[in-house]
Amino acid sequence: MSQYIVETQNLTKKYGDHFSVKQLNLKVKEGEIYGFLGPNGAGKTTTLKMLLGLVKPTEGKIKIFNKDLNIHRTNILKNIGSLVESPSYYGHLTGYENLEVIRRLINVPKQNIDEVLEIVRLTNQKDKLVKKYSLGMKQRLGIAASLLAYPKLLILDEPTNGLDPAGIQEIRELIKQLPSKYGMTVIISSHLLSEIDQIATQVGIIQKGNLIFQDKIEKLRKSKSIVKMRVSNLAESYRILQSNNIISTIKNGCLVLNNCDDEKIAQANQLIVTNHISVYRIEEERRTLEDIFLELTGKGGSL
Ligand SMILES: Nc1ncnc2c1ncn2[C@@H]1O[C@H](COP(=O)(O)OP(=O)(O)OP(=O)(O)O)[C@@H](O)[C@H]1O
Repeated sequence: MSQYIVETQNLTKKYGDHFSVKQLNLKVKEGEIYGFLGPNGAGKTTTLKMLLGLVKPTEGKIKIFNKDLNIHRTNILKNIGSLVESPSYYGHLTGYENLEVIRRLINVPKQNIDEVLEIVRLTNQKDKLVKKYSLGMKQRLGIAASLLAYPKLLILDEPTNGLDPAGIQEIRELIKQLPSKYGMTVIISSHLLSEIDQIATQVGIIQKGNLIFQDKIEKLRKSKSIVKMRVSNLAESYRILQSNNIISTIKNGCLVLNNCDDEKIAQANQLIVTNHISVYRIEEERRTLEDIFLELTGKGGSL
């Protein structure tokens, strides 16, 4: 049995001659908050819709809860909650009444409505007409609806779109608690890394339909680090590293090492010191994850 709750194999969607999603191998473990990142038009919504059986893949396989979506569709979808694109509501009904409409359709206990309203902090506004809700309240109502059946897997497509920083923070906080409190696995898409870097345990980055990174967010941070070393003999240090297969460049009187892990830096330091060259300073250039993400997706780079 696979350890993944969602696993795709070469998942592909083509519209005409255009590949919206190309050979995607997504791997999402149980209990993770999986941040699915990519710029606008990268293929996030298309991918999520394929996971929900709303768009038919051109090619590839989808396994959810270790079952083939093609074969066990109804059973699988029963255990997935989702918020994909702007949800539509009955504006002339209250928040509570809107949830009641959905509750009857999916046949879950009435008390779930009060519980999910509490989770998304809408209890005090449950009797207000939805047409009087703010965008943030509507988004929270959408999340409440997706939680109604306490699904094992929750799929949220850009749930913070159009929200102000306070609204984004609120949604972030509410999503963060779902795995530990309710045992859910969450896939959340965004075009802004900063929105999910504090909550995602795992990230997948998609660009032009290709998955260009999939791992722990820490790995992303480390894989793109830049370390500068100030030494007493620059040219000789450079030569020593070069002959030991450690690639560096010389910039502004420093040796610059790209994408090195801790071990490599320690090795470089040791090599230089044992050759009687002084290492005055080793510093890591602080780049935000957003910088790294933009560099990857903006310039078409690949890890
Ligand atoms: N029904 C469709 N017919 C033709 N092309 C489509 C269709 N749906 C999506 N596409 C194309 O597929 C590509 C990926 O779109 P998708 O909506 O999946 O991207 P996204 O990453 O979700 O972007 P956004 O954040 O803007 O929604 C785009 O080039 C889009 O124009």
